[in-house]
Formats: sequence, structure tokens, C-alpha cells
Amino acid sequence: MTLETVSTSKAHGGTLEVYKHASAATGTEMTFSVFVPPQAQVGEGAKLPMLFYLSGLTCTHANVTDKGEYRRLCAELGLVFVAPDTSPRGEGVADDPAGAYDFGLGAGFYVNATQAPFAAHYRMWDYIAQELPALVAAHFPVDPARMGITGHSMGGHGALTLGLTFPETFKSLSAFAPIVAPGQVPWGHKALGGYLGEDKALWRAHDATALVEDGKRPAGAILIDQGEADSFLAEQLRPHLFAQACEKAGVDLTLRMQPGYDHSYNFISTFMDDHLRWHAERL
Ligand SMILES: N[C@@H](CCC(=O)N[C@@H](CSC=O)C(=O)NCC(=O)O)C(=O)O
Repeated sequence: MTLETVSTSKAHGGTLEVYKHASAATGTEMTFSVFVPPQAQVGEGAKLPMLFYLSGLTCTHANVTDKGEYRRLCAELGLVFVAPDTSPRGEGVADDPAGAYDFGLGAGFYVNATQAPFAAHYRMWDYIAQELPALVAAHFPVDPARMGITGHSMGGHGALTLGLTFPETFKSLSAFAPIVAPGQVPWGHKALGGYLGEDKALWRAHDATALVEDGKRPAGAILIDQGEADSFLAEQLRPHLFAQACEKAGVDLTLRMQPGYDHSYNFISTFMDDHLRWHAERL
């Protein structure tokens, strides 16, 4: 697996790096950013804990990299932070027929699509669950036994579904304003219908609330922060559905409703430190 360096820049004693690579999962070139903290330079063969951050609709790796404000504390905690793209891109990659923001490019929903024309490249589930962890472990000073996952909105959905399905890979789990029940909200109906087809039984493997109802369990406790002034809260996010499923199943969920906060990176960056500490304590 060859990585092409896009950029590298010193920050907080560590380095912020952006790479491109040919992805076997998506059959496209994929881009991700990685922050490597200064602890990586302390000794040969350092193996550090690592956090994946999955972004939301319309994002690339750059949104959280530019606006997430994670580098200072990652440098203090010795935490590697990896931010992948949200969909395959490039020549031959299908998009929403109407160019809408909530499906297609920038909206891969962290599934392996089965429906044409998306099945050819939209394989973000395999990319995040298998290819990227192996690639990161091979190229960076990362301990593959200490990987966690978080994300925002569509990326929070990805973090929850991947964390619930692969607790042996993702040992710590949190989310910012996640889509928790895509089978019950418009964004999810459009995406899961378009990528997986209309058999709703198949959607349950990509619905965090259904996964908990169906017996999946995370490696440990889950932290979710949700802004009360989030314009998507009532129609698309509905965190109480996940909270109810977790309570019934005995899953340890801390859901913090944050008064006044919206869906933006102002909200995410405000609570980023809490999430970084949550993961560092568990990895
Ligand atoms: N363009 C849409 C809304 C797009 C939006 O709010 N995207 C969020 C994620 S939403 C769920 O996955 C985001 O993170 N945007 C990038 C950013 O830098 O803020 C609209 O106009 O309504």
C-alpha cells in the first residue's frame, strides 16, 4: 500500500499530514489527514492510541482538520487523529442524480452499496472497518489494539454502526449529533434505500438503534453530545430513540443535551476536548 504525501506541516510539536492512496475497497483514490503527536518521536517503534473521526454530509477530510480544534489536546494526550473522506470521488463515481447534498458524493453513509450504479465504488464500510485501520497501522506509529472511533452527524452514524459491529477493532466510541436511527428519518430513508435497496430488513445492519435492539454491543461505554438548538435534531437525529434502545438493552450511554448549540463545527470544537479525553482514557 503506497501513500502519496499531499502535505505535511508541524503543529503543536507533532505533524499534520495529508495523504492520498489507491483504495482497494472503493477502487478510487482516497484522501485522509492524520495528526501524529510529538510522542511518536520519543522512541523507535512508538505505538500510540489512535482515533478515527468520521465526517458528515458534504464534508471531506478537510472540514474537521480545519475547524475541529483537536491538535493541541491530541499532542498533550499522545493521541493520533485520522480523518478520512466521506465518499469515493473521481471519474466514474456516481452521484445523486439531482446533485443533492445528502446522497452520492460527500454522502457515502459508511455502507457497502449493493445498488447500481453505486455498488461499483461506494464501499465506505469496508474502507473504514478494514482497509484504513490496516493502512494506518502499517504506516504510522499506531497500536492497532488501541483504536477508537467518533464522528459527526452522518459520521456519527458511521461511528456508532461500525463501533457496535466491530468492537474488537474500535475499542472506544463516541459521537457528535449523530443520525442514530436512519431507518426512521428522511436522510436515512434516502441513503439506505438508494445504496442498499428497499428491503428494510437489510437496513438494520446500518442503523445504530436497530443494531442495539438486535443484540450488538460496543466495546465499552458510549458518549454522545447533541446540541439542543440543532436544526436537524427533531427530524433527522432523534437521539432519544437510541437512548431508549440503550436503556432497554443495558448499554452504557451518556447522552449530553447541550443547550444553545447548533449542528456546526462551533458545537463540535466546543466539545472536542471531552471526546478526546473520553477516548484517551479508554485506549
Ligand atoms: N448543506 C446542507 C447541510 C450540510 C451540513 O450541515 N453538513 C454538516 C453535516 S450534516 C450531517 O451529516 C457538516 O458537517 N457540514 C460541513 C461544515 O463544515 O460545516 C444544507 O445546506 O442544509
